[in-house]
Amino acid sequence: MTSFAATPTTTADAQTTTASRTRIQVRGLDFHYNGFHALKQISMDIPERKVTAIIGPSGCGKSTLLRVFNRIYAIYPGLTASGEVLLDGENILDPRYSMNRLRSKVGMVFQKPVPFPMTIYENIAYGIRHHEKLKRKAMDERVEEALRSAALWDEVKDKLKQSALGLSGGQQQRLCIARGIALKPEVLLLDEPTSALDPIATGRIEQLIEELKKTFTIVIVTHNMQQAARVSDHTAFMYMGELIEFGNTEKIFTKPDKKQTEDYITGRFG
Ligand SMILES: Nc1ncnc2c1ncn2[C@@H]1O[C@H](COP(=O)(O)OP(=O)(O)OP(=O)(O)O)[C@@H](O)[C@H]1O
Repeated sequence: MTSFAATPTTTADAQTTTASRTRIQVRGLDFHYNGFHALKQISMDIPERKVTAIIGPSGCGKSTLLRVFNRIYAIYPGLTASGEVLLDGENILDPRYSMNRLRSKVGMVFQKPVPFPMTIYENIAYGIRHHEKLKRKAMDERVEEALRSAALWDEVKDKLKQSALGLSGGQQQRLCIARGIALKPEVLLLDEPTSALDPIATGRIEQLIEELKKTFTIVIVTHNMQQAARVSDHTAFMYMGELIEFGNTEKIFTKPDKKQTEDYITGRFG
């Protein structure tokens, strides 16, 4: 299978989505886990202030790709990425690109909400302090802004000094999203953010994603194809480490170009 750089700006795409600037350019990306070739020559353009979903069967490399976007692999020995992932034209895979800078530009939310064992307020303030020195009032405002953006403020405003571990699973996940957006990143990576949540909490996160894409570029990995169809503007279908097809979500789900994509979305394999 030949990999390709897919920019969703064809005439058909333009009918359903307004053209958008590219936020992340992936070029010839390869990734190895101690010799295992997990991502093969991936090239794609991720549009700004849109939701891009990554779908595909278990083990195809979805999470690996997402993790490359914030270089999280670099903390483990034996994991190597080559090629380019350009953010504002700079290759974030280059070890000279500072981790601190990358963390402030690219936020990540994981499958299982993992609040820090501290107060709700401190969960948000902790990360901000790493990057900025804010006075008390400015910090209060930033914490409130992040919690409001994550649609959690009304539920927690009277218990900011209580432990975050006392929140429900759905609230904890919104807290983790608040923590991610408190640093005002440009890109928000969501790795199956609702797989541990009930349908009501899932619905709230999906609504939230719709709201957040006005400000952030969002990339979401999901197993749930209905979710990908509901929340994303563009969809990348991966199979065995390759990007098979990338394009407008409506097109991918109704008239994909590749048979493998069609087989997957119609449930014939995976
Ligand atoms: N730490 C690791 N060491 C070695 N191989 C790994 C490691 N993590 C993932 N892999 C392998 O890399 C491939 C891609 O894994 P990845 O987790 O990215 O897939 P995925 O599409 O996100 O799967 P799932 O949907 O099951 O979460 C798989 O074959 C997996 O076994």
